[in-house]
Amino acid sequence: MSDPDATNVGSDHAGGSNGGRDVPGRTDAASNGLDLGSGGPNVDEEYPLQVEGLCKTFGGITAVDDASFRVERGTLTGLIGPNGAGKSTTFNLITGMLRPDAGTVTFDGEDITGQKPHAIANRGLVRTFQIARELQEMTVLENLMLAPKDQRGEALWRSVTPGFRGDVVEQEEELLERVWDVIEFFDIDHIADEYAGNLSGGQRKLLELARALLTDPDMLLLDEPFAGVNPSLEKRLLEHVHELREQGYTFLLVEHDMDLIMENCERVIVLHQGQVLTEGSPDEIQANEEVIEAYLGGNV
Ligand SMILES: Nc1ncnc2c1ncn2[C@@H]1O[C@H](COP(=O)(O)OP(=O)(O)OP(=O)(O)O)[C@@H](O)[C@H]1O
Repeated sequence: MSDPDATNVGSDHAGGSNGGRDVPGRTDAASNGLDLGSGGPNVDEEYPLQVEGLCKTFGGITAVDDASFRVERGTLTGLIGPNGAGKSTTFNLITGMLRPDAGTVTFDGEDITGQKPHAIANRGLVRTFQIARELQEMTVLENLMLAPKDQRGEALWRSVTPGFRGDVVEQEEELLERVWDVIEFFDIDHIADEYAGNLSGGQRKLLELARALLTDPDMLLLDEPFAGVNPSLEKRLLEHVHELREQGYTFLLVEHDMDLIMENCERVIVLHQGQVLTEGSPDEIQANEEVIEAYLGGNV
């Protein structure tokens, strides 16, 4: 099942989404021995992520209220809205951290509603995470070596893969090679041996993105990736995001900095009181009276 030649040479998975990229450390999910299925005949090549009628209440509070939207492949799409609009809850519903009360989340043609975060990450839909406390006591290199196992539940499938023990050294070597590709891509080789807990806010964000990338995603969900990042590192992070987008990755970004959203996103989806108020290009969004009103009424 393993096909080392599939790495970075136009191999597709889950409906033929991102094949052909020279992404750092990119390996095709199928080449890892994961049987992810073909994605089926209903894969929408243009819109990998589709959210339909999503609802979530917490006690008496309606956080997400019949939200429907889709994200175009290969775009950096912004998800914005005033405080309390439902952005984080929507992210949590998409990535399996929360179960919706109603509605569906479809990724690459597969209904992933209510699936576990690991299962969703295995499909290629991955969010960045803050570095957990125990990982802060490990170096950047160790963090990156652990990333795929951590986020994708890799230990489980490895343990049931025939011939696993014989392959383990080879797989670790392959992983180390991928990790160094990613380290070089992000230009963080000088901090490879630094403890994650000692990194600056911006360096930590780079590490979070690097960790997510090592899980072979097709689409990345970024929740305020620039918070607490100094302007020069923010610029670098953005350059990396754009470079990855050009290589075929799809991004959905929650970000409060409106200028950053308008300057960097191709598409913007506006949430208000748990519903999609509108979506469009940054120019369309900035000229939209309803959006301006929602923000003036909200506490931005
Ligand atoms: N676990 C929870 N328990 C109770 N209420 C919650 C919970 N999570 C979110 N909410 C409420 O749901 C609504 C939407 O919250 P959410 O955090 O999704 O909005 P947001 O757009 O991400 O806000 P912000 O921009 O301030 O982070 C808010 O009224 C919030 O108080």
